[in-house]
Amino acid sequence: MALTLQRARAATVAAVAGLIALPYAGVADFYLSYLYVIFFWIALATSWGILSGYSGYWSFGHAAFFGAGVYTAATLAGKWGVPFLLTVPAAAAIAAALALGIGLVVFRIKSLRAEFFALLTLSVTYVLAAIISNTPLDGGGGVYLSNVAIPQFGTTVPGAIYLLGLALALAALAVSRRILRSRLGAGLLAIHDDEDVAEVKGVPTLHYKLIAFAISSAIAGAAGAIQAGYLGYVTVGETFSITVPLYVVLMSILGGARHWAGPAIGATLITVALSLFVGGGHAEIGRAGVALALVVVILVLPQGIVPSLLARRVRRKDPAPAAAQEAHNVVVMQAPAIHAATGRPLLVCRGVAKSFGGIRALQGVHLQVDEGEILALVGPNGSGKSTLINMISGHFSLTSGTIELAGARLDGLAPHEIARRGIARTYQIPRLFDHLTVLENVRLCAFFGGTRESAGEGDAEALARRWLAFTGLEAKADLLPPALNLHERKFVELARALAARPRLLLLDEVLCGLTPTEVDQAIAMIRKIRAGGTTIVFVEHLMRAVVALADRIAVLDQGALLALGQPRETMQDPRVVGAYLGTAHAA
Ligand SMILES: Nc1ncnc2c1ncn2[C@@H]1O[C@H](COP(=O)(O)OP(=O)(O)OP(=O)(O)O)[C@@H](O)[C@H]1O
Repeated sequence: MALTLQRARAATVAAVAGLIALPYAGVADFYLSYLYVIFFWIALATSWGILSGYSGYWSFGHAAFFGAGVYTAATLAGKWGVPFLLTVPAAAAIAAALALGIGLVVFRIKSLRAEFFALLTLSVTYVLAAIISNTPLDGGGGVYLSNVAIPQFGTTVPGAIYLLGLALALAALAVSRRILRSRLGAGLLAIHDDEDVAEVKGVPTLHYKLIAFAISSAIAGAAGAIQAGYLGYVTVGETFSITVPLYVVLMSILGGARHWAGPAIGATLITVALSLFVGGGHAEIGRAGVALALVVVILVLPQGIVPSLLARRVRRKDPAPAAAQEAHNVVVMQAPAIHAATGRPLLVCRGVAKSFGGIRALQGVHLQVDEGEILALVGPNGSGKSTLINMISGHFSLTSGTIELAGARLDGLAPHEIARRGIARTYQIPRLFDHLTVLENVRLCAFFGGTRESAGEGDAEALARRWLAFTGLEAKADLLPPALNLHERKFVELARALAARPRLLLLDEVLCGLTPTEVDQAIAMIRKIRAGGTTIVFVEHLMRAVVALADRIAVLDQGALLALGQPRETMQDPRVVGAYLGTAHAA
């Protein structure tokens, strides 16, 4: 394995050295320019993938950031005489600033996800084009850069442009690869699948989207500056055309937008295919051919070329890693062992209320949960149990009231900040990240959750495997969630919550839909989790489990706290029987 890695590194270094040597080895300018065009599209498509491929926020406004770069170079170098090389970082900075400005407004608005984001970014392109066209930046006639001195690095001008393009393409690939393997990449992939859940699991979604947008746009801006030097004359019409966003999207889909190398492979294939047809004088046929090939690839390899090929390689490998054979006897120690409540308050809800339009889902609930306690939250359907869990985890904001964890206010905090303070939750209907494997789902929560030092990459993987072993899912680590049954999906939810090392674990109907044997397993697990030092609040309809597990139960009815106390006595309270009749017996 180490040898293969070393060989791959040596081959990469040799290939890069060979590419750098080309202009000095007498290769004709024509071929250098041809290769530059490929590098240009690799840089642009890879930069698009950093935001749009990873996080799923498809931008159709890449021409805006590319164009900002083109006109930064055209203005600085073409009009003001700034040295050309300085315009490249300046273009990157201006494009990144533009993206940050747009992102700070757009990313805060939940309704501007998916197709609305695509449309909005597209309209930014046209607004920017109109501004540049109607100001001295262009004025409508285009800008010449023919008088701009391009530094030649000991070769020709096309050779220098080639080297700049190569450097940018390599930088874009290196950045994209680094991001994909970092916490940022893990967070972006989770945002792609379910942004709200990613936030609740501790991913600072706004922050991450802004970083990705800025990096993506900075690379596009730098590509624009180099392209301005390559063209020597730029116009608004050519710069801000639909070609850039359309091509980068097609290239990324073809190669695979969720892999760092995918857009580059797509860019190379499409650029070479188009140039073959243009060279033969059949540009229209070339474009039609590329479109047809794209349709075929989408049908055969919907994830794109690179991820589909990698998935086939993984499938050929042994699915059960040797490290994960520990099974159920895993010791679950998160903190000093606790077998009963300590009497110290951990969670305090005061007058918690939530209204959805006219529906008063919670009406001023007061509730205290002590450290080390297991508290069951019960009540008839629609009584507000899940809403309370959603408020504690920050999924919903409070209409009124306060929530404290260990004396510190939680209300008003973003969900990812609440997760960082030590609260983890499961969902009644599992909400797993469907494009991440079971192991990646759990590892993400180890990365982002928890109050202690964040887990590093190796620690996160080890933690994830440990909790998968605890929940009996070690053999499923490499599967994608849609391949699991309900019981397994629920246990992945549990493993994800545990990997966050929570002080307070919120379980929302984790036993619902399980067979009696699975329920017994789950009860034993929940006892072990408490013994490991975690306080638990669980919503449950199954009275057998409530009585077996809970130290106290809180009964909600129509959004209000109806009763609170020992399980058996409370369930016999006539008010509870009245509110509950039918549901409890059915369970
Ligand atoms: N996002 C929402 N928008 C509008 N109304 C909601 C929303 N979430 C919950 N409600 C309403 O709030 C009330 C409480 O719902 P909640 O899901 O908290 O009940 P529950 O006790 O968890 O029920 P169940 O046992 O069926 O899961 C219900 O009337 C429900 O319709």
